[in-house]
Amino acid sequence: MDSTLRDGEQTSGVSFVPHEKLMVARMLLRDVNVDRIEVASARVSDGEKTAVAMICRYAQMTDAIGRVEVLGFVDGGRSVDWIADCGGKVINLLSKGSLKHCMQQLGKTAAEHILDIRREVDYAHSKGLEVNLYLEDWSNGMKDSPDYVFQMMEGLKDCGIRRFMLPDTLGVLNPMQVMEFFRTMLECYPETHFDFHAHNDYDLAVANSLAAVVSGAAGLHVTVNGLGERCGNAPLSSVQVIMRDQLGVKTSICEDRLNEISRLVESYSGISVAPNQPIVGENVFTQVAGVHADGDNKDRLYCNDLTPERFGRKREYALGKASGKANIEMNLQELGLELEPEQVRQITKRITELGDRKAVVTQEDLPFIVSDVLKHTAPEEADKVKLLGYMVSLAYGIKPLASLKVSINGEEFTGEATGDGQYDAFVKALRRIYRDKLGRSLPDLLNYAVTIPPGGRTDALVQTVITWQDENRIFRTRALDADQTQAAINATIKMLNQIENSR
Ligand SMILES: CC(=O)SCCNC(=O)CCNC(=O)[C@H](O)C(C)(C)COP(=O)(O)OP(=O)(O)OC[C@H]1O[C@@H](n2cnc3c(N)ncnc32)[C@H](O)[C@@H]1OP(=O)(O)O
Repeated sequence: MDSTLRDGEQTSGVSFVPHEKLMVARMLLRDVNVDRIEVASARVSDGEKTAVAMICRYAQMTDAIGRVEVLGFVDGGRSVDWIADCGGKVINLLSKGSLKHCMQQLGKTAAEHILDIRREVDYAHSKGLEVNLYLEDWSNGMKDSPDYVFQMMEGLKDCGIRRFMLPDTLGVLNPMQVMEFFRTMLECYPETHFDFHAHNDYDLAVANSLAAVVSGAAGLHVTVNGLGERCGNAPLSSVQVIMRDQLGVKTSICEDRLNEISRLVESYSGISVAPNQPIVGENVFTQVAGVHADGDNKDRLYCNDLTPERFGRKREYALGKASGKANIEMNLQELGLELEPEQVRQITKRITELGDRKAVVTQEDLPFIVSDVLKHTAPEEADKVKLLGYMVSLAYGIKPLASLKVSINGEEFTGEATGDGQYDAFVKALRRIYRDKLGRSLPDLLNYAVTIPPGGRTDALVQTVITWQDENRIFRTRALDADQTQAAINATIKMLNQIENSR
């Protein structure tokens, strides 16, 4: 049972508007195909009533109304009426599963509470509603007041409740306790359908869900992206893959829609999914280490049963300082490029250099890097102009200064200049070397354009294209780097080599 629209909405800061609730409900029922959804708490607001009515209308039309559930209170029939008004057919009645909650929150004895619940159940049945019962705070009930829990079960087992829903409301259990408590419940009530409702306060919601199923739970409560009160509930996607891969339990879920529903809920809730969240996180199908890429290339040696294709996703091989040749080859193959080993080596070297300087290199950047490395760069030994070292300064209130050392046709020169910006200072120092040491002038700077490669990210690479012109020729060179000035300097050195090569 997916409770994204009820418990998930109890995430701090999350509030779905009615049409969002309808969209999520529709995708959960029709595409992801969860068995049941809990869509709201009764009596909350008029907007919530509109949303529940919209969902019930949709579910009625698609024959799914029995799969739509609404949490209701033991409140003398008010929740039942509210749900029935919306067209709902199932109430998940919230009752107290620990003596503490019963006595201190409701101010009732167990016997009084049981009587109230039985009246509520009868009334719900009279209105044509099916009833499931939450024993709220059941986990603490089993720890502190097990007699109370069994008094409740005894008092309620014969009144037509379809499912008893056992919540670890405060997320305090561990898997061993879940197993012990479930086995105890099932020993006493072997024919009863028990759901387990986990909370993630100790980061054990998924492990506890697994333990519950192993111990005989017939249903689990989950939410998309693990949304829910405080630390949330067990994430639908994680629970699904554990059921299938680890326990061999068959579910109705369409796994290839899990990513889609995760994105939808991420967008509507405004709560981002962690990049390392299993199944649906951005990074979870990305191999970073070069050795892993090599192993996958040879025989999928670093792949497990969680193949991205199951979830409508793709495996990627990250680019950065940990990329090896194999990693880059896989990315080049993806682009349909077949290059010489030496070319792959040069590209690998460039990506490693960029990664070393913390640049985030994306696959979308790759075509630009390939072009950057292969188009302009002659083999290094053939470079007639080499930048041997440089320093550019930037300080408030003082003009930027550039100091550089270059080798031109095998001879070394140094120069310094100030300028209106770092690049301007660099170019002025170069011009000074060419004029004073070689008696030559450099072409005029016609254009200087800095862009982000299409598809790239602002925090990653920038592309600088510089255009120079002498009397009758135009030189245009491009370079890519994480740093804009460095990119411009690289493009300038490429341009100087073009000039030398054309002399
Ligand atoms: C399993 C869970 O996560 S429980 C979450 C249930 N869902 C929600 O709380 C949804 C959001 N809640 C709301 O909008 C409101 O709290 C409402 C509409 C449900 C009730 O609002 P109010 O009438 O203003 O009451 P309030 O919010 O102060 O809730 C406390 C009352 O509920 C009572 N209550 C607590 N649990 C239950 C229960 N299971 N059945 C009936 N009443 C209950 C308390 O005893 C208290 O009553 P009192 O004021 O007579 O002492």
